[in-house]
Amino acid sequence: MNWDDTDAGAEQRLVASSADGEDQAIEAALRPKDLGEFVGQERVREQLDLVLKAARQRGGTADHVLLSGAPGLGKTTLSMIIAAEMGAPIRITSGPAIQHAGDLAAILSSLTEGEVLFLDEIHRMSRPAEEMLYMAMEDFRVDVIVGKGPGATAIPLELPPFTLVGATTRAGLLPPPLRDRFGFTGHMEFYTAPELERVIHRSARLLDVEIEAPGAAEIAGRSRGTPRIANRLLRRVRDYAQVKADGMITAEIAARALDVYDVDGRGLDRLDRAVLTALLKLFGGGPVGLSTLAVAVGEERETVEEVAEPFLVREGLLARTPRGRVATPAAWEHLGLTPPGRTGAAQTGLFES
Ligand SMILES: Nc1ncnc2c1ncn2[C@@H]1O[C@H](COP(=O)(O)OP(=O)(O)OP(=O)(O)O)[C@@H](O)[C@H]1O
Repeated sequence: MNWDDTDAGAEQRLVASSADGEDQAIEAALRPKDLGEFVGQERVREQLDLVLKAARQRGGTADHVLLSGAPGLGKTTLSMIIAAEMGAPIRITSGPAIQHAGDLAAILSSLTEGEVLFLDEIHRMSRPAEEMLYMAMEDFRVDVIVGKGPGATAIPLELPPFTLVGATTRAGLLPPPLRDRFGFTGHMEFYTAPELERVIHRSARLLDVEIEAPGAAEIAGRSRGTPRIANRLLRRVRDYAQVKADGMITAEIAARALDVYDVDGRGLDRLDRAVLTALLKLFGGGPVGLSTLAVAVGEERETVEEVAEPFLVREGLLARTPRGRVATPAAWEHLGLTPPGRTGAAQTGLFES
């Protein structure tokens, strides 16, 4: 099984926060087109609204914007909204796609006045490109180096004013000189259940799917605070409702469908539950070292650490301590088990399902 949470792999997890091919195709249709349609993120929205209105009143381009937050929270969507609100075209690229400073120079020199350049995963850009970006952001100018060695010369190239929208999963990963060149930094939070319900109702309308409010609530509760996951779960539940019922998504249909897909009531999937189950049943709740835990679930260390743990930690089910991984009381409760030391007989079998 490929648990890959980061690549657009063929066998992606249903609860992966990154996008696969099917997502990308459908996401375009589901993206909110303006700030009014964009659900949640009140603070970022309000601040951004001011930045854009002020820029429009001045008749200039908007300041550079940095958006930080986990995958699938709407950074790309927001960058498109920025361009739309400014009535400007948008160019989309990503840090890993820019290997050399020349790649960036080619993009920058072809921008038109006011254009929005969306640079996803900006923390993964190469160092020389990053340094070129400093000058481009500040002075709208780049030095293109022609030739090599002692004969190399820098030819200054003027750029039209543009707005850079950088996206990163962690603003802390950016070097301070780059971070400081953004006029506005917005941190995207995970969405609350009522916000996700609004996202789901909106997407259901666009996909022409009938859904009852409790059905949307059921899907929202399993979406790990992430609109991309909510939209993906909605599509799988729609399939189930269509094949096994009359197409209407009720709470019961949503719960049955997501049980079939192994996404539990709190959004944990099979891998997440395997890690927790091993931690509780084999190691009495810990502390246990990461490598030992990984062997116990038959996975790579990195898979457990990077794919399963972040969500378990965020949900308050697992803690990373200097002595190893420890389960919290909520983990025992979620799996319906009793912690050692309490009277309870639920911890007998190792692999009770
Ligand atoms: N606030 C929102 N309201 C409604 N839908 C949203 C919102 N945020 C995201 N979505 C939906 O979630 C999907 C993923 O959003 P988007 O691609 O913008 O995320 P992202 O943060 O850029 O992810 P990544 O970092 O992986 O590129 C899109 O289909 C979009 O329609």
